[in-house]
Amino acid sequence: MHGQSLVIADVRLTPVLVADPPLLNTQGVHQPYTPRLIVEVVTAGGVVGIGETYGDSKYLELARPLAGRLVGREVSDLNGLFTLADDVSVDAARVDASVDVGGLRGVQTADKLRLSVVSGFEVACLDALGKALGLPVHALLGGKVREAVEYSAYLFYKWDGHPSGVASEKDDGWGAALDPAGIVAQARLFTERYGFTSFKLKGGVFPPEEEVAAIRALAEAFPGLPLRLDPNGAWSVETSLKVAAELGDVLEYLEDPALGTPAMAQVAAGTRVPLATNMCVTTFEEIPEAFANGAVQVVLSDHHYWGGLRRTRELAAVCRTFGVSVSMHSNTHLGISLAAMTHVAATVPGLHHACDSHYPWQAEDILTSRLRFTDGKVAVTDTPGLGVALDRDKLAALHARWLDDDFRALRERDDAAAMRAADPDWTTPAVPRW
Ligand SMILES: O=C([O-])C(=O)C[C@H](O)[C@@H](O)C(=O)[O-]
Ligand SMILES: [Mg+2]
Repeated sequence: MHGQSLVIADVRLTPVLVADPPLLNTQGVHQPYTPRLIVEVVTAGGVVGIGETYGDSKYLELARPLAGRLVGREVSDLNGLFTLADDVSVDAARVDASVDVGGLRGVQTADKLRLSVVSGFEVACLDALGKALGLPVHALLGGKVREAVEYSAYLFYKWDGHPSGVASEKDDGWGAALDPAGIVAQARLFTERYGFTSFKLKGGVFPPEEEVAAIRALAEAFPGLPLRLDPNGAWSVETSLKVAAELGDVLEYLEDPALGTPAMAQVAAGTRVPLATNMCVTTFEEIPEAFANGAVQVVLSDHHYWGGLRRTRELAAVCRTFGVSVSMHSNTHLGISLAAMTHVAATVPGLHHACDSHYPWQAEDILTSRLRFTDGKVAVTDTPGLGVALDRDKLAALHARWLDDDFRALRERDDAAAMRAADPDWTTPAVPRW
């Protein structure tokens, strides 16, 4: 395909609603459907690159003008994407109103929103560029340093069905998981189905002693395997330290036990259990304070809000400089994002902790074939671009759902609103909750 035009001739944005199980977190419960945005960048030479990012309307509103301005530029002009995005204005009021709603993505700023949108375009451009040049995305990022990327099982407390009664997907045998035995059973399914050898439990749902018991049960059921607990900042410093003391012998790390850098620094000062975060260090601007105060030992990138794959590598370099580990967390996502995570993770030296992925929870995808976990790992493909292909019928079906008026309320992810179907008085809990 050498010599063909890499000028962008068209950009297609397709918002979709993806089936999601009733997974519990400290803010509420996942809705039956979650919004995602699929980006397609089409070159004048006819190559199509695909990307994926968050799909709530505040992202869409930024993506639309940016898409228009991409036409006529080269897919290889990845740095230019950021300059272009800076010119697209963000309605500050909408950003303020969205702080911490549903996404548990740390403090949302206009910049972070913008970067999340840019990431979808960056991945689509890299995919197109790779396809045009006959190179996998990892090669465009400097080349893989491993043949497979390890992921951890992402365990959730979970209801049998959505409280609204909407049956968004067949349960696939997961069932409910509301106590230590349920969590161990879920973990066993993860190991049988995907071969995972490390586990992350989403906490902040039940009183800490119940979650401590669940981790203990996991430690007994899977002796020696790495375990993490992530209450998304729901605990006080005191509670965090108590949990750290109780579970210190079995935890790989505690993830965001308390909310914000000052609280995390206090926890870190009182325990030898490493602390990880995808909430207090979510932008480059947040790094100096956190690192200077020893608040975190592992930064979990979300390539969406860090601004894409190349910025994730920049984050890894900064972390390396300061002796802080880097890994990846996830949010509800489809196979395009898993492929993107895998390509970038394949290029990062010294990745000492398995990344986590929601992908096993997504029974639906828009790819012609799903990515597979073997022995808990995704193999790094050498197929040009991301190495995945869109299934247009599936994409159309998930987009039709997004267009359907009956699902309009679900276009914004709002875990607290979903929880009100079970508890009409539910509001996002004040922090610390325990
Ligand atoms: O590591 C994390 O904090 C997450 O994965 C954030 C997500 O929003 C998670 O809490 C969820 O999907 O409920
Ligand atoms: Mg987390």
